[in-house]
Amino acid sequence: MARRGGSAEAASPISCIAERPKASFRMADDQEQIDHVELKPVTKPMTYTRLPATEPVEIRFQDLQYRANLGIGKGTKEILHNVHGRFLPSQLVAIMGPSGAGKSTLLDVLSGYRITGVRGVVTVNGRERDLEEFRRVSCYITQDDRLQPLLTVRENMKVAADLKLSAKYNDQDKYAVIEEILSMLGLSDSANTRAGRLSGGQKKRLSIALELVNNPLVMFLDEPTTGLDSASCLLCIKLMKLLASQGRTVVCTIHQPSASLFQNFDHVYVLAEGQCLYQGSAEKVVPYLESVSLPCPMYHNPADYIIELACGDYGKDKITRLVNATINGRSIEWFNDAENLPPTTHVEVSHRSPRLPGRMRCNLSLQETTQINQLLVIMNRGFTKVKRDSTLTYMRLVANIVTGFMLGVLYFQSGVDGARVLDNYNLLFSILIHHSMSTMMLTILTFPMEMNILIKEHFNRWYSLKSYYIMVNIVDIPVAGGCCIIFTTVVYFMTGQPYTLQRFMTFMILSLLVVFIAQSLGYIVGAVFNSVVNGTFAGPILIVPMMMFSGFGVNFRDIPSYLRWGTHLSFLRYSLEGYVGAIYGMNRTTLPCEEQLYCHYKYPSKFLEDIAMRPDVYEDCIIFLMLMLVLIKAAAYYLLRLEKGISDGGAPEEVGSETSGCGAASRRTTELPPERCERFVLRSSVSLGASDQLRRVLAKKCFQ
Ligand SMILES: Nc1ncnc2c1ncn2[C@@H]1O[C@H](COP(=O)(O)OP(=O)(O)OP(=O)(O)O)[C@@H](O)[C@H]1O
Repeated sequence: MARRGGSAEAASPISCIAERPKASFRMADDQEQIDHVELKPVTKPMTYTRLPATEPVEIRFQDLQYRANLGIGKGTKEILHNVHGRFLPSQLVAIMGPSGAGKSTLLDVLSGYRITGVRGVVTVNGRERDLEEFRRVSCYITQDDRLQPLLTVRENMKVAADLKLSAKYNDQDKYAVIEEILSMLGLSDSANTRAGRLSGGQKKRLSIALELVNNPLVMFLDEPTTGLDSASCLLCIKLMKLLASQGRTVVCTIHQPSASLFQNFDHVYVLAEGQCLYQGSAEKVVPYLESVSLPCPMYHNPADYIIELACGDYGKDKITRLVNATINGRSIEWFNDAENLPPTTHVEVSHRSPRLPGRMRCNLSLQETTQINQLLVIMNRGFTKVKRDSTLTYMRLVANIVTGFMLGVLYFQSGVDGARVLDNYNLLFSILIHHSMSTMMLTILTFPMEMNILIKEHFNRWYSLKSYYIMVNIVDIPVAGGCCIIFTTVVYFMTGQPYTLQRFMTFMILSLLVVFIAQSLGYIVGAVFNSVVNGTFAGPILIVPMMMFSGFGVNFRDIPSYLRWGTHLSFLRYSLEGYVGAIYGMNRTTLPCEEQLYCHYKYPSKFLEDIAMRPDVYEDCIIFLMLMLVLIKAAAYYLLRLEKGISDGGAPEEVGSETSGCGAASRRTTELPPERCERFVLRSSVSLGASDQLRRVLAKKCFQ
């Protein structure tokens, strides 16, 4: 086949007949191209002064295997089959392959996003990857843009800066960083637009911008071009190329790039069925295919052709041939400047090699700022979201008021009528069901959406799980508590329950406890079940046994002895018994029965005897419910950690830890002397990409 024949000028650079000009893959030329790219969304040429830390990061992997667990009794499935590879610094690396080839899995494994089921060796600069250390210098940008839709671009960035930059950066410094990043990514004009209203391309750029705040050395991006138009795709790839050219290692997955996108990649790693078909420079794909007697057809995009081969369109034997040719990623023959690279087969897992930049190492915490700071920042964000999500807040308020009035009308004055004691008992149970179901279901429905953002932000070290969990519990208190108070007050007085402060307050405290217990159960269900559908099913299923053992319907006397243990575990039992005690206990003497000659429940003690409840246990019920609340909240926290594989990252002392500056040094277990502190601050500011002015400010602070 006559290929590679024509002149470089005449031939299209996107087809297999093209002799691509080498220069188009060279960094310097790319930098020029990128600096002058003027795609629509970018108002200024891309300039970026925040350079990453000096030490480049090379990632290698050997015999990498990933086995997914298919569930209890279903065994495992091998997804990555002993692949090898080597990603060099200052390069834009594309992991390509057909759908299901294992691209995202490889990216997840390399970034440390997936750790269970992984075998093989990943080395970073020749040393076995220390996951914690690696996470400090890398970031992971997920395929779906997990942004806070109700916050503006600048607000999103400010939250990132508050969480990812140490306390030595004041607000002015942070805004300087933010403005520079926004300007580089062409987001300045949208700085005051809410993230939810951005276009797909803008959302992607904002996702990248958020992670650029602390200037990572390694960036992993899962399908960054998915859902973008061709101009936005090109802009996104060129942006990644710029970031790589500044010394970062940028690794992304991409399904099937167009020819114009493909030529921007420095390094390509092609996967098929969890094996490596090709590893090397983008421009050497054509000669590689020729070398294995699978020449790329004329006028064909080589990226398309190699994906077709990977899909098995030309026969499964071709996949085997390609895997053998590249020795499942071991071969470095098709790298640019391959002669000058040490052989991949002799990767030394050496602890003597230089470690990653020291800026983060002496810090015990994975997060950049103190836990108090994390909590304040995300609580502030949480309250802003609640304020802006007015529809949900109003809906909750209105739903509680309307339901309260409806119950009030239905059971009007039932609390003061001896003839309607059973109606009133039904009402008390209805109130409990309202409090528990409405709160729990709302949590089950909204929590999974939050979970995705939590997993991304926590993985990228914005905050610890502890801070998040405390925040999430605090932020909902005003609305959940407010709704409960309004509902309870409306129902209590409309239905004529006794007008004494002690009874009312007992009733209110019990109601609030039920609401917060139900909310915590919602967190448990949300943490354990991955989907809203499963959670929506599991929530009511969890409540049913609580209802069965509440003493309503079947009273405690009639529950078989072998099932009585259940009554001790049901929070509805304690709340119902507490309610009954608050309404009919506390030495309530008689109930008026104006319209009846015979009044069966004239004496509340008779009613209490019939339903086998004691009048004087409401205080015990409150204590039991408080204990249950604490236990359920603790259980929800630990399940969240377990189920989502989230840990706070071996940080024995997170509170008070920072990464740079004298404040950080003084808080470390090993105190730094002033001269080392200054060096540390300067080095940190360099590694964080601070401007000269910023560096001077930080150094000055060191001597204060
Ligand atoms: N936890 C898991 N359990 C079972 N199978 C899994 C699991 N994770 C991944 N897989 C399977 O592994 C294969 C590779 O998945 P992966 O998401 O890495 O593919 P991909 O190349 O990124 O595909 P796409 O481009 O469609 O996102 C798929 O067949 C997928 O079904």
